[in-house]
Amino acid sequence: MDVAANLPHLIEGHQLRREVAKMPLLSTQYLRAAPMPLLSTQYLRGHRQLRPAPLALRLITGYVWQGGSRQTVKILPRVLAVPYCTISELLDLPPILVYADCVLANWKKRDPCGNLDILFSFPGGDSNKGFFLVSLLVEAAAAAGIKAIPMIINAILHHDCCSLETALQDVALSIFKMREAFKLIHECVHPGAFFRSLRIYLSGWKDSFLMPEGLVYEGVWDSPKQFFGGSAAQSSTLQCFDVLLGIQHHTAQGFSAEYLGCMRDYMPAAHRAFIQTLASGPSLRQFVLATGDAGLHAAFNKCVSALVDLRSYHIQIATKYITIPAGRCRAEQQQLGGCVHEGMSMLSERGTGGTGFMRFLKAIRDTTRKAQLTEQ
Ligand SMILES: Nc1ccc(Cl)cc1-c1cn[nH]n1
Repeated sequence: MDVAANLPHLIEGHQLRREVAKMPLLSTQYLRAAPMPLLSTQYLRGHRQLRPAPLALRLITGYVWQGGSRQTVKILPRVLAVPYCTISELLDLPPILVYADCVLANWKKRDPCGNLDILFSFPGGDSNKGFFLVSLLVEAAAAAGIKAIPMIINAILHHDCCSLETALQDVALSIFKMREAFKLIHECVHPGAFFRSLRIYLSGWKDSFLMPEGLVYEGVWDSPKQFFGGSAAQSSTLQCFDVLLGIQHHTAQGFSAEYLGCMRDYMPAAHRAFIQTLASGPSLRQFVLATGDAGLHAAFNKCVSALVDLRSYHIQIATKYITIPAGRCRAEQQQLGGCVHEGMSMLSERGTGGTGFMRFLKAIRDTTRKAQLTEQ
C-alpha cells in the first residue's frame, strides 16, 4: 500500500524497481475472505476489505510500464506476481488493471460534503484524478437505470405496461445523465497528459506490439500470459443496458462481439452474473413489439437513442484524447526523423483496451442505432 500510494513519485524518480526489489513476499492470508453468500452484508464488508489490496497490487503493475512505452519489462517479479495472482483468483478477475479497479474501487469521500478523491493514481497529475472520477460519475449516473432493471423484468412478467413505460423512461434519463457526466472530462483531463502518460498505464499485454509474448508472472506460470488493457468495454453498466435492450454487437470486423464477451471476464464476478441472468431472462424487445403499445415503443426507442448518443459522444472524446494527440505525436516523430516514440505511435492506433478502438467504437455505435424499433 505504501509503494502504491507513492507510485507517481517512485515512477518519475525511476525508483520503483528498487523499492519492489526490497519488498517481502506478501502473504494474502489476512485478505482471504471466508466463502460468503453472494448478497450477504458480510460479502460487502469482506469485498470492501479485499478490493483495495488488488488495487494496490494492480497499480504496482504500473511497474510494467514505468519506463514508458519504450522500456517495458517482460517479467513481473515474484514478490508482486504471487500475491497479485492469488488475490485476482480470489476475486475471479484477471491479474491486470481493470476498469472496476481504477474506477469503481478507486475513490473516497474527501470530506462530509461528498467531495471525492481517488485512492491511487499514476503519473499524469490531476488528469489522473479527473479521468477516474469523471468515469466514476458516469457510472454513478447509470445507477438509477440499473435499479430500474428489476422493475422492468417484474413489469414484463406481470404484463404491467404502465410500470414498464415509467421504468424505461428512468433508463433513458439515466443514460442521458451518463453523457452529461462524461462532458466533465473536458475541464478535468488534459488530452496531452492522458495520451502521453495515463493511457500507457491502462494498456495491456495482449496483441501488444511492445509485449508480443505477454508478461511473465514469476512464480505463478512458467510461460508469459496475455491480458487486455483497461477499457470502457469493461463497464458493467454499459453491457447491462446493451443486454436489456437486446442489442447484440455482431462480429463487425471480427472483434466486437468476441471482444465484448471477453470483457465480461474483466468485470467483478457479481456484475458478470447479473448480466448473464439478464441475458437469460425475458426479452424486453419482444415484449414491447408484442404489445404494439405506442407509448412503450417510444419509451424503448428513447433508451436506444440515448445509448447511441452516449456512444457517439465517446467517439468524440476518443478522437480528442487519442486520435488527435496520436497524429501530433507522429508528426513530431517525422520531424525528428525517426521513431523516437515508436512504442507510443504503435500504441496510438489502439485504445487502452488494445483494440482497433475507433473502428470498434463506431461499429458498436452503429449496431446500437440499428436496434431502434421501426415504425409500427
Ligand atoms: N474511462 C475509463 C476508465 C478506466 C479505464 Cl481502465 C478505461 C477507461 C476508458 C478507456 N476508453 N474509454 N474509457
